[in-house]
Amino acid sequence: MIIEIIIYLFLFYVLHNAYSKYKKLNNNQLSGPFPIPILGNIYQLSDLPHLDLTRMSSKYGKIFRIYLADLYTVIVCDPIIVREIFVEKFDNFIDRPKIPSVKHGTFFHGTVSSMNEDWRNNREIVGKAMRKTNLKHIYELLDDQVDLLIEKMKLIESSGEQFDPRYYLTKFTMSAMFKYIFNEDVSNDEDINNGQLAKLMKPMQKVFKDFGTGSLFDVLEIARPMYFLYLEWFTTHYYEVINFGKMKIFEHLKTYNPEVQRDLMDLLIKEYGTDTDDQILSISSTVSDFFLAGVDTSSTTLELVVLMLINYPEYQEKAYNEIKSALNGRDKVILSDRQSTPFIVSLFKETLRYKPISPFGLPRSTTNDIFLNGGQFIPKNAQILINYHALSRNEEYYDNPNEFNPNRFLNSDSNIAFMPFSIGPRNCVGSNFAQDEIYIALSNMILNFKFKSIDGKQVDESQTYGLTLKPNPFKLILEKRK
Ligand code: HEM
Repeated sequence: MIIEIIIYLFLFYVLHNAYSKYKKLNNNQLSGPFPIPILGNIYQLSDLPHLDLTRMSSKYGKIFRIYLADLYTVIVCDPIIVREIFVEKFDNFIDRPKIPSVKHGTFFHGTVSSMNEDWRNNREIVGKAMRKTNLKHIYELLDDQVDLLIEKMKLIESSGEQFDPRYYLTKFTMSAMFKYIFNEDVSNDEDINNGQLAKLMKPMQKVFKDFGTGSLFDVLEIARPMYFLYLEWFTTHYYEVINFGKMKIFEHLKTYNPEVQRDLMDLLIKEYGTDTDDQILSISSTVSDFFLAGVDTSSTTLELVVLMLINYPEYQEKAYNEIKSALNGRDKVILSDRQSTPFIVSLFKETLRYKPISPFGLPRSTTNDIFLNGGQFIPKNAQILINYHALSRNEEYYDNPNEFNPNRFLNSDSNIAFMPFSIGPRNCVGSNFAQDEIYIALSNMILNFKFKSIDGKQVDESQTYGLTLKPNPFKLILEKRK
């Protein structure tokens, strides 16, 4: 009898689930591949979903829908539509999906996961704090971190060891963030797997792993409440990152003087206040956002540029010659050299275009049903994903899009399909910081060293899907420039 009831309940669930996917939403609803009950279109996605979804766009168009299990998801592959939704109709596309992974840990506090009016308030506070952070101080801190990186690379080169770009570039971006947010120096000898960096690095890596591949339970409506409880009770990684931020708030408060701004943390304390648990959670979530959104993204970009320079030695030489002549005898690149080194800037842009590190950026969600200018209907609570790979490889916007060619950004500075930091009011809040950080590290590395593969062959360019699209780990030989 009980078994029969379970079978009937299951059949009812499957039928109800099928109905929710097959019912007509509107005459102008988006087309998309056929979803099956429960799993939706997940069965059609491989471990490189950005490529599958780029292929699907040739059949279903520039904007189409898939079901990630129960989550109605809109895939946008066209820059004009991205502009329409993220700029023109921004108010309706402001939120993130309300799924357990987004809620867990921060309870929608901070910059990345907050919603609607809360987000507007948070973004204003963070924007204000970042603008107030003394610019001279940022230049100096990046300068110091680059000195440490180059010093370490020189030691590795002279010892004849192989250089592990992922390890040292992550250490560089992590140390820069430590200095920016906490005004703390990380010693050159410190291992990212031990010491103070490790306290944050280890849980961060686990959070990346959890988020990177996504969870079926996030998108299966029936499983969401249990999944949220599971995350809260059994996974502690996010809380380790948040608690690290809290510990730093209390450390800062011991010596805090509202008249003196030592770092971003002081400014966040001033802007949010620290009287309530809510304010403390807002600060620690913001700190956690900066580490999670701003360390791996910049280091993976740097790692990919280095990889491309090994595989395209002619561009490596062009970049070196450009920087050498721009410096005119000086032995160090500073941020103000950027104007006189357009090829290095193009190199970094072309790498972000050719190998977008963030396959879908961060998902957004619709607050209400809406029609786009082209008449397409998008329902309330739909998840919106921008397919950055499809934007980058679109022949309408780029000549020979499948060719790596840094010269393409030399003559035309802007291209509407180039938006690695997203666009509109909720774009990447750290884009200036990231571009300064990447420029200053990359140009000084190119000035000091030639990068070569270990076996003289090309380095594998394929990427593994995750929160960021990383290349397979590789090491390289550094050769000192005379
Ligand atoms: C190459 C490096 C980076 C890339 C490609 C990148 C890209 C992005 C993208 C695509 C988004 C999603 C925006 C949207 O929802 O439309 C984003 C959001 C964000 N990024 Fe970055 N980012 C980078 C570096 C950084 C750095 C260094 C920081 C911190 C200093 C940072 C902090 C953030 C934050 C806090 C958000 C959430 C913004 C919000 O929800 O209002 N990012 N980033």
